Amino acid sequence: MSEPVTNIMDLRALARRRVPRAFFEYADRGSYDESTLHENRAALARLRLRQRVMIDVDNRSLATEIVGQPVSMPLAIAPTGLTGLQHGSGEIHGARAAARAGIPFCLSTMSICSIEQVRAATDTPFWFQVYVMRDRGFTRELISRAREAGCSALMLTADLTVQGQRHREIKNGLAVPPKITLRNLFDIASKPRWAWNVLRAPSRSFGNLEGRIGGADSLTTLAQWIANQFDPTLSWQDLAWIRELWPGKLIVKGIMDAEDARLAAEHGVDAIVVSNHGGRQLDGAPATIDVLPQIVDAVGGRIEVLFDSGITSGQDLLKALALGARAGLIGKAFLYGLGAMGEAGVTQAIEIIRRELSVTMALTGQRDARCISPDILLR
Ligand SMILES: Cc1cc2nc3c(=O)[nH]c(=O)nc-3n(C[C@H](O)[C@H](O)[C@H](O)COP(=O)(O)O)c2cc1C
Ligand SMILES: CCCCC(=O)C(=O)O
Repeated sequence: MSEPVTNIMDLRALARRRVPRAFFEYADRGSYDESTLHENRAALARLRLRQRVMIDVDNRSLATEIVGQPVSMPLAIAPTGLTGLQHGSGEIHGARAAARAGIPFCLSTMSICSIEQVRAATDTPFWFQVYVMRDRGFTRELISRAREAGCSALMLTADLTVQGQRHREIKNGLAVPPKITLRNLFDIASKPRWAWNVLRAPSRSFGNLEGRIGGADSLTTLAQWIANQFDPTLSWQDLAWIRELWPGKLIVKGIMDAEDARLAAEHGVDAIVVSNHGGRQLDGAPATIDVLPQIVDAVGGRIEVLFDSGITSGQDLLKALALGARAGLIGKAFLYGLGAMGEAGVTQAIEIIRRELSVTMALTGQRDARCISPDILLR
């Protein structure tokens, strides 16, 4: 019998065995030399926690609010593309597991299950992440579909108007629409459980992009497709237009600089996500945890600061809270759970982080996740 799963890296090991290599590596790897991918985790690991004792920590509360929405803990599921290819119906499983756990799920523009399919399969509002396309009419359409589906926040991703090169993506021949090549045929044949779940799913291609991805005769690499479709002219001036289309909660994701954080606050967004896209975009960018304090300082409480890139444990999450984040998002940790065990794996990933956060709060003498200060870190 194999050992029980006790942490996120166990889920990663299982996912690696169960998901075809091209899709596992799409999730797992970073851009260029992957220096930022590694630094995200290394910088979190370097921070030391202050052990405190003789404090009553019997009743601990993890509950808080993110953009005004009550959550059971300061965590959300980050938007991820191709999620339905880590596990069939992956977006639906992710949304359901998050809802059950009392945390937000964010659906990506580049999801396999469409906004409408996820809406039909769930009863808790989810967030929608939008990529601004060159075709602004289509972008408007995406946002109005999210409104129609009752999405409770819109997340505008700012750090991928041009894709950072990912070597594994090219070497694995990842294409739009996703396809089976000779290279991954044997791999897929050896993963019948994965294939069965994908075949049963309501969608096997980018569900939100019907009519925009061409047929099998117009295959293109992911990077080429993005270059053709995503709008590299995106600027702060476009925010007023997006605000008009979306009067609800608006989050801008991909902020790594204090000046950009200030600009976001001035442009009337409700929150930002300090993120380097999980080390998938600008390689050479610092770890997100290293820029978090200056960004929190720059916005001075005007807007909420969320955090992602590198969280693989409750300890990581606690460190981000200590440095001023309202909550953290998980991309890879979520996908490892999904790839390992579908919906149950997502639940397990969330509960692993919840337990670690709760225990680490106790051991640092903390009772309330809303009141974690830099005091818990050793300087
Ligand atoms: C496989 C994968 C796909 C992603 N796709 C998107 C996406 O479609 N939109 C987006 O805004 N961010 C996307 N991201 C970035 C995540 O939202 C998040 O910023 C990142 O995963 C956080 O780092 P972590 O993976 O270390 O948790 C993706 C990340 C991964 C790993
Ligand atoms: C699938 C297109 C891009 C999704 C994304 O943001 C990522 O891969 O990081």
